[in-house]
Amino acid sequence: MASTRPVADAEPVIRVRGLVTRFGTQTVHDGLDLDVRAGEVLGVVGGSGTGKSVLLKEILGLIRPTEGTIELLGHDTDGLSQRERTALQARTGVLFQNGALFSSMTVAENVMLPLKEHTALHPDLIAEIARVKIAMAGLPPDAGAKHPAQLSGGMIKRAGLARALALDPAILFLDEPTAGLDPIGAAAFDALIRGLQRSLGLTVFMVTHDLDSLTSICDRIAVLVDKKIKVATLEEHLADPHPWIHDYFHGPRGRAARHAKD
Ligand SMILES: Nc1ncnc2c1ncn2[C@@H]1O[C@H](COP(=O)(O)OP(=O)(O)OP(=O)(O)O)[C@@H](O)[C@H]1O
Repeated sequence: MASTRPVADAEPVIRVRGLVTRFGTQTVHDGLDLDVRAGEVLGVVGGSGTGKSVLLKEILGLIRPTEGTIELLGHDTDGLSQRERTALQARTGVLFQNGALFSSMTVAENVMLPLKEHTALHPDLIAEIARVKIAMAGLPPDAGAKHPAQLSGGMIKRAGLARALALDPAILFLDEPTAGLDPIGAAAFDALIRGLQRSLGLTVFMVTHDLDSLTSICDRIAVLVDKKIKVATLEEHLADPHPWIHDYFHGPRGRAARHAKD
């Protein structure tokens, strides 16, 4: 795997226990447990409709689980007051699949928004922080004055990343960050995420279909199967006889991704 950092003994920053999610008669998760360790990059994979996005939204408190508990940074996410929820949100950064930027605002205004909402910093300082985050996300300085419609897909992702980093989060959530990028753009984005994760000590929770991302930057991989989650290293998943896990990691794309890494 990509990292040799000793993350195994670290306290979990996300702890999910006995998670059950039902929509009407459909059961998406059924007794799912998950620990995400501080400082790791966790890739989350699973077939279409297995509940990856729903899990992400439940951890973020956007959807309430049917049963079970979710602790985020030591706080049970159920029953938080609005103030506590807002404080917890400020410690997480989220990059949704399409960047989720406000189209009427410039990139800089988008990045400044969480700083305006969550801090009482002077506007000049907020503008300076936004400039730094835009640079950290690998965008040129003039990108700040542009509107999302003027940016390429890769630049929109970077702008979304700059906004996700605005408040110096402890955990970065990424929903299919390389979807829609060409292979070179995707590899550059992976390298950016890994570089930021290392320099900032971030924990990264990344939903992805991208086998290259999984093999190149993830410390462990969480696979959603049978309405539960199996977390393991790539090597351990490769030895797993579960039919979906076997097909996923041993299929042609899995082989190609591993080959590219070697
Ligand atoms: N708000 C909702 N109401 C009812 N059903 C929902 C809702 N949100 C998600 N679902 C259902 O839950 C299941 C899991 O959805 P989810 O979007 O988490 O899948 P996923 O694993 O992210 O899939 P994909 O890889 O295709 O994006 C799907 O069958 C979906 O239709």
